[in-house]
Amino acid sequence: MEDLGRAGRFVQWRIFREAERRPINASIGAKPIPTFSKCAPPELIQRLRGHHQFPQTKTTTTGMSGLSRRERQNGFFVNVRTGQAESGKSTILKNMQLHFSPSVFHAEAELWRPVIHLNLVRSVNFILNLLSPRSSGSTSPTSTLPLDDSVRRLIFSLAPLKSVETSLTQRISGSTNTVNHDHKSTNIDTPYAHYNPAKAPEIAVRSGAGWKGLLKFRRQPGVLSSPEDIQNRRIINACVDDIITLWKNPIVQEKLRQEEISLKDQPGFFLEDVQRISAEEYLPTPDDVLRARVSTIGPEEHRIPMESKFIPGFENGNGKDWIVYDVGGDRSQRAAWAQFFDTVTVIIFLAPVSAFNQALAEDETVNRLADSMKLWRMICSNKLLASVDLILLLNKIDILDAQLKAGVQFSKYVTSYRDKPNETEAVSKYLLDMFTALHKQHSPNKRRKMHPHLTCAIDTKATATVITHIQELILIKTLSQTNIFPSTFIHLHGNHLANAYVYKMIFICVLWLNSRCAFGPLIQRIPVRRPCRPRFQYRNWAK
Ligand SMILES: Nc1nc2c(ncn2[C@@H]2O[C@H](COP(=O)(O)OP(=O)(O)OP(=O)(O)O)[C@@H](O)[C@H]2O)c(=O)[nH]1
Ligand SMILES: [Mg+2]
Repeated sequence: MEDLGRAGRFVQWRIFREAERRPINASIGAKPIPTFSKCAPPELIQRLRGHHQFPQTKTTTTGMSGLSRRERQNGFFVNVRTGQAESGKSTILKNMQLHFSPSVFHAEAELWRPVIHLNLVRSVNFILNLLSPRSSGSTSPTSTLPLDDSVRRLIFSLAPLKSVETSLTQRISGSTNTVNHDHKSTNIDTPYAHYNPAKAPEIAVRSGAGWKGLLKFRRQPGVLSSPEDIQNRRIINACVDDIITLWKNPIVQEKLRQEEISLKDQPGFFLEDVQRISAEEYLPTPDDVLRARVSTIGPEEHRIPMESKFIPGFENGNGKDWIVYDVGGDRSQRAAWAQFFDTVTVIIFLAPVSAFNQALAEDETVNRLADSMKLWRMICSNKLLASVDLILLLNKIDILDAQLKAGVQFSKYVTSYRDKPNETEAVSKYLLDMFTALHKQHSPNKRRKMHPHLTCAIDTKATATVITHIQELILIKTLSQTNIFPSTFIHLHGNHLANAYVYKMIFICVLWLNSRCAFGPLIQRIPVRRPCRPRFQYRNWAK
């Protein structure tokens, strides 16, 4: 029993076992088939499922887009970000907000404070739960480390953080159901089985403006923090020293090591910033906002007004908006992507390259990287998207780099990689080749180009360059639809970053025309040429 348990724990979070590998010949090129190690036996996974359930903290989905199809089309820049859960879609959206609407971004930074505090408190409660003698779900024989008095004292003194978590969850999600369930799953009295044993639980709330609107709505006019906020911050503030002591405690570190849990690498990790983020006058920095984790539920539309300095000719603030749809990447959410496919200008697809050694939260038998490739193939082969430009962001390159440097062997999980160098450059090139080949092979429109980038979405500077490229690309696309410039001209100059200057000149020219044109906004009057096509069928995806 004990052995099976240990093996099971290993399999659930590192599901690809050396012993069960089944290498298949694969090659990059006409028919890319990356091969992944074979997964754990189903009965073992079934058994594990019983032990380690993911906390279900999701609230109801947001309502659908308030804009009509025509309104969506009339928006200047329309794009959808797709990709697996936790691939960084919302983080790219935050980068876009920071890039195009910095004043809005900074004004909203304060709203992220409860989320950051919740991320912190959840990490602490996760550790406390792990230390709890009643955390019976742990099957590791080494998991019963004796706790000394200092740890027992910490468990006792940090207990009020449970109620802070409940209160913050309620404030952000606005759902009592979520709170009840969540409260159950994070309660130290409940069995360890409610936890994903390798991960601090996350909160899933209405994406973007949904929860922000709720927080704004609940605040008294003119008052920066609600009484609950103040109370929560006081409790966190009073616990700062104990949180730091807990995190540095050797027993805690040993316990995490034994359980193979790396909290540091998980989204929403703020345990090393406790002092700073719990200060009375703390205002989240852009970096903090980018690192904060809220999982997205349901597609949500975001209008990002381009601030005037980015748009020559619109200094008075009449600039066009970017309309971005942030979608949930969880499997259950993917069906909702399809409704946007017939109106978008570009699709930004995010693939988390660091996930090569992880399994899907929804299905522990599926490798996350393999799932990303499958999703990419589906997006590429979708006929509705035949004329939609695809931007591929191979994201989390920093985590990939750290993993490879720490000695994790890429070829152990992607067996077709064989004995190529275990280095970031070689691995990322391999992955890029894989994604490119999939696009080439499955695209219904052979002339369509994809635009790949290696990204680290929490690096604002590097991401700004990518966003600028996306902006130029969309502009070219918009221009080619308007017939202002001969399409050969656009094609000649499109897709060459070196010609950014040319794009900018066109951009200025069109915006000037748009603002001066006596017949009203030029771009809005141009009918969209893409014919209306039948809705995307999700069922086809399962094939
Ligand atoms: N280190 C690192 N962290 C990243 C990167 N991109 C995103 N993250 C973090 O990963 C976490 C998940 O990112 P999100 O943007 O919420 O992921 P998502 O794709 O929107 O996920 P869902 O909403 O669940 O579909 C966040 O805490 C981000 O800060 C990256 O390139 N490097
Ligand atoms: Mg998201």
